[in-house]
Amino acid sequence: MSKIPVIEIFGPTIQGEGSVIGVKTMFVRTYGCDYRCAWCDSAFTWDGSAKDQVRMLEASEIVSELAALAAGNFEWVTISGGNPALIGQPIQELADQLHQLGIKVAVETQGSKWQDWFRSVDVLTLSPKPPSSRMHTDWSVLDRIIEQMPSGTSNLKVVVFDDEDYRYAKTVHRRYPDIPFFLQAGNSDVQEEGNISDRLLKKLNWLMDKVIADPDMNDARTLPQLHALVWHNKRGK
Ligand SMILES: C[S@@+](CC[C@H](N)C(=O)[O-])C[C@H]1O[C@@H](n2cnc3c(N)ncnc32)[C@H](O)[C@@H]1O
Ligand SMILES: Nc1nc2[nH]cc(C(=O)O)c2c(=O)[nH]1
Ligand code: SF4
Ligand SMILES: [Mg+2]
Repeated sequence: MSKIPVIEIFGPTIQGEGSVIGVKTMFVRTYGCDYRCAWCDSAFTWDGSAKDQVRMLEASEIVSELAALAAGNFEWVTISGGNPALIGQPIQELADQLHQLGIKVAVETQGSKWQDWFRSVDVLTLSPKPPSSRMHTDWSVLDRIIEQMPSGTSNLKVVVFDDEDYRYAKTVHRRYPDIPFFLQAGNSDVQEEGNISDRLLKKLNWLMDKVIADPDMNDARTLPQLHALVWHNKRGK
């Protein structure tokens, strides 16, 4: 049976982002990413700095670990990374086992790769990357993912740091007008220690002012990273 490279399993915490914001969830974070975003808040999933913490786990071992952490105290598991879309069949097994237990599955990915198991998750968050990340969007891949997903299961979330990112966000929303669209204020210093709420709220305020003035964003939702407002740059929250 093939295994999943896992860098951390934590929770329960509160989903801090996007369409499931505010919901209690466990997190399973996979190791490895095909991107290298300039401002990645989870660079330990790909930069080698935490390589010694990676464990190769079978789906059933992950389910046991989630139960050991919090059996009975969660209904959602969020699979994030890194890019969980780098992994195939073992994540299908994980989603199937969680569903058998009545647990819902949300996934975070940047939309750079398709996996057949996407079709079995409850919420697929696609987060294509704006210019400030220095990554490039393969629109044909993103088109195909959005076409292939069952209706009502995917949403788009674009992180915005500056005006150029905001223009990119508009391009994404215009291309997929029927997919729920979320704007997320960027955290420009993911190393800073201590209380970063004021800095994050300033960026959110800037972003909200743009949305309020912009008729193209009448159906968009503008959000902070709620967990970063509450827990700052703490890992495992
Ligand atoms: C760490 S990524 C992991 C999943 C996947 N690789 C992705 O990017 O969607 C999870 C989410 O955090 C967002 N994110 C990463 N760094 C951020 C930052 N500095 N400020 C705001 N959001 C950030 C990403 O855009 C993505 O939506
Ligand atoms: N609380 C909390 N919510 C999150 N939503 C997406 C996250 C991620 O890193 O993928 C994340 C995270 O790391 N923590
Ligand atoms: S795609 Fe996600 S995990 Fe990968 S570098 Fe970008 S933000 Fe980080
Ligand atoms: Mg995070």
